[in-house]
Amino acid sequence: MIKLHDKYFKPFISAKDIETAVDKLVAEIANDFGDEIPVFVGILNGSFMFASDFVKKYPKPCEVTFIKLASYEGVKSSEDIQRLIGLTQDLTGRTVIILEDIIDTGKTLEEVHRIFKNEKVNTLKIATLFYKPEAYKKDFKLHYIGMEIPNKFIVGYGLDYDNLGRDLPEVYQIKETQHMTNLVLFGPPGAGKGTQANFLKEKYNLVHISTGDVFRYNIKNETALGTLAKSYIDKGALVPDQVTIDMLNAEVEKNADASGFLFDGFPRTTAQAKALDELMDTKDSQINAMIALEVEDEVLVQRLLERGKTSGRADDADEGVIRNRLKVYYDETAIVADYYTAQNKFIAVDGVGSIEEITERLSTVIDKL
Ligand SMILES: Nc1ncnc2c1ncn2[C@@H]1O[C@H](COP(=O)(O)OP(=O)(O)OP(=O)(O)O)[C@@H](O)[C@H]1O
Ligand SMILES: Nc1ncnc2c1ncn2[C@@H]1O[C@H](COP(=O)(O)O)[C@@H](O)[C@H]1O
Repeated sequence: MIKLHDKYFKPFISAKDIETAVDKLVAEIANDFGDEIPVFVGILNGSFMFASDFVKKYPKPCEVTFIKLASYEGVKSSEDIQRLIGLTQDLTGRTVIILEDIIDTGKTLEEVHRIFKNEKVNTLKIATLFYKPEAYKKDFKLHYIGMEIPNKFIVGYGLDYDNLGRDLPEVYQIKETQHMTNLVLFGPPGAGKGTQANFLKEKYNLVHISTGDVFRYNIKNETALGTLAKSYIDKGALVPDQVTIDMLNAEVEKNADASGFLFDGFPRTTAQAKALDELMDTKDSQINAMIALEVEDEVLVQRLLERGKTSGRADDADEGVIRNRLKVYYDETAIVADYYTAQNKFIAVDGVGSIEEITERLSTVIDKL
């Protein structure tokens, strides 16, 4: 996901797929024009990257020139096409191939035809890298099409949103669903995840989902899920992945209008992390960061024993179970940090200090995301 000005865009067409489309156009055009020397006319600004890649790949001699037209204002195609730079050379008798980055409504193409109406060119052909059939409202023939795309606003590979995004080597599509901020609060049992989540959920308007709390709610209400989970929780072991993933998915679905989630106690395995990515994908969203609270073991044990005096949690009452929970964390859960590190999303925060100090440290991190 990328942000340009106020809008978010998601990956849509990879650099490799773009290259395949350019290769296809090059092959078709080179095949049709044999040894003729065509004049390729790129339509600036959008076509600069396409025209450059195209002529570098064109296997025979050719000429290249540009005209500059402007049509887009923000994300809407304007009625008014401005001719900023017209033709600067005589193309009488020449074979001219227009290189357009994208054809959507066809208004720019109409202006191109207006420009060439009085030029006595031998042949005028239109080649476009991207074409939006649902948006096209004109009858001009499109002779060469690299790729048909749905009627979505796109940026990258020469195309911009208010001047940003032209430099991107791949194409992104505008994200129409609400943008969410989704955070994973990570760390061993007793690191302070639940304590901090209570402040952060208010401050950042996030829905807090603690899988431990959901299990305890089910245990209290004697549901089938609760009975199953209790047998693992009482020993300090992890509840099986599929049970936990299904429960987490259901909790997320209950909050369809959330502007973001604060996950606490989930994911605890790489399988859960992958399932969470898949879930976020279905929401056109992603995990923005995993923020890990770091606290040494003996402090954790003391905190949990202290909590056990009032929490009523069986897994806090016994030091052996607490130590087993820590062992399970290091053996099975700590590795999840690698999953997020590989995505450049892992951030460690010192979890020792006053509760307010730690909220401040976390806020500093979140504010920078
Ligand atoms: N910064 C802190 N300093 C001292 N004690 C703290 C701090 N933060 C939380 N605690 C206490 O430590 C205990 C564990 O905190 P908390 O319940 O937030 O941890 P957790 O990471 O959610 O644990 P678990 O994963 O076991 O649910 C609580 O009793 C809490 O009051
Ligand atoms: N994500 C989880 N995967 C497996 N088991 C889990 C998960 N989250 C919680 N559990 C079980 O519940 C207890 C308590 O969780 P806390 O986050 O410490 O409240 C945990 O020991 C697991 O048995």
